[in-house]
Amino acid sequence: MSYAASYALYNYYLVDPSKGHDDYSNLRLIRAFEKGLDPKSSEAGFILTHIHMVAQTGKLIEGAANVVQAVSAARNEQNDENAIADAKVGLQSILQAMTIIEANMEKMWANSLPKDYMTYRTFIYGITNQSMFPDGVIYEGQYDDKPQFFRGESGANDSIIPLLDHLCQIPMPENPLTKILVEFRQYRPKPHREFLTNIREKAAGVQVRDFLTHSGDFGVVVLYLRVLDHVRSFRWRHWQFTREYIIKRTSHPVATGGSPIITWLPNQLSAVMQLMEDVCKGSGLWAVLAEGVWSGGGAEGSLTKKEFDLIKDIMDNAVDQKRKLAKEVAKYCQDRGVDATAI
Ligand code: HEM
Ligand SMILES: N[C@@H](CC(=O)c1ccccc1NC=O)C(=O)O
Repeated sequence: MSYAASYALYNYYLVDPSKGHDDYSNLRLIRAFEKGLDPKSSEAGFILTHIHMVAQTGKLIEGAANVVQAVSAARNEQNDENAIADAKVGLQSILQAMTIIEANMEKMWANSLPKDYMTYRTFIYGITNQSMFPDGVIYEGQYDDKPQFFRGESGANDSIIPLLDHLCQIPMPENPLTKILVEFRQYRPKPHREFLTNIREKAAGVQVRDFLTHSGDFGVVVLYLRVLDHVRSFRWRHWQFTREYIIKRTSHPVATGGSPIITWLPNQLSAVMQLMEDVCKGSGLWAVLAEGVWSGGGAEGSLTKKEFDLIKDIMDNAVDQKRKLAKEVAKYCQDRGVDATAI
């Protein structure tokens, strides 16, 4: 079963098409396992919250494409003086979109109760890495009757966060956990795959991260860090979901998509927080923050007092959260006898 084509993204209709997707109460589910056709049920709420978020991705896509275009123009020396301004406009679009997407995400708690999750979750497990399917599953008459090991239904097939991972060039650690992230790519619909590949290759080709963090303009570094902070807060909220909806309610060690429940999500979350620290240090912002007071311009000219205060809060929080996360995961690993990077 696929996240996009069957259970989540194409599994809804609008009560009044003229009202669009902004109003959550205008969304209804088509297919469900449990009581999902009741729009107030937790299963409907679980899926419709995803829809309500993904419906707001227009500006995210526009912003990502604009950032890539601005940096490409700068690298080709066609449009150098406008490149920073254009990249800033793109980053602002991303920030606007992510603010709405995360606000909609936060409504998950009310739309879908944690206590109900295990009932319909039963039906969305995959075959990869699952103790109940040690030998895979044979689909009679298909695949030469050889056992298959498909991954299960998972938000890991969604494209919001991978798009930002690619655009921002967030480096993931080289370990078996990161391999799972790459494997999930093949479960997306072709247009999603092609778009993500395009952004990933172009961002790497023109070195978006290097441009945004070493242009000499602190304003653009601040915007880049604010985008990273959205990736962090998305993954952090998401980790809270995983704790409350899953970890507290089952000791089964593997998520529906086949990833280890305690260690996989923190692998990516801590990579984002690590990059935030590295960028802040590498760009020279860290040293400005370390002085403790905004000195009012100087070499870092474009940094305003407002930006200084904002980035200080963002970085204090990221550093603190990274430490807390590492402690929390170490404790879970100890309690459950899990090896931190094994799959
Ligand atoms: C109660 C709500 C949610 C729970 C309990 C939850 C749980 C999980 C779990 C356990 C995984 C691990 C992957 C696997 O092996 O299956 C995962 C991955 C993921 N989920 Fe969710 N999820 C929730 C909501 C969402 C929403 C609303 C989105 C956004 C559209 C989302 C996007 C993702 C992404 C992007 C990943 C990949 C993780 C990464 O790149 O770090 N999830 N989710
Ligand atoms: N991996 C999650 C389920 C999950 O991710 C998911 C399943 C169906 C539709 C959307 C999902 N999104 C959340 O990441 C789990 O293990 O419960």
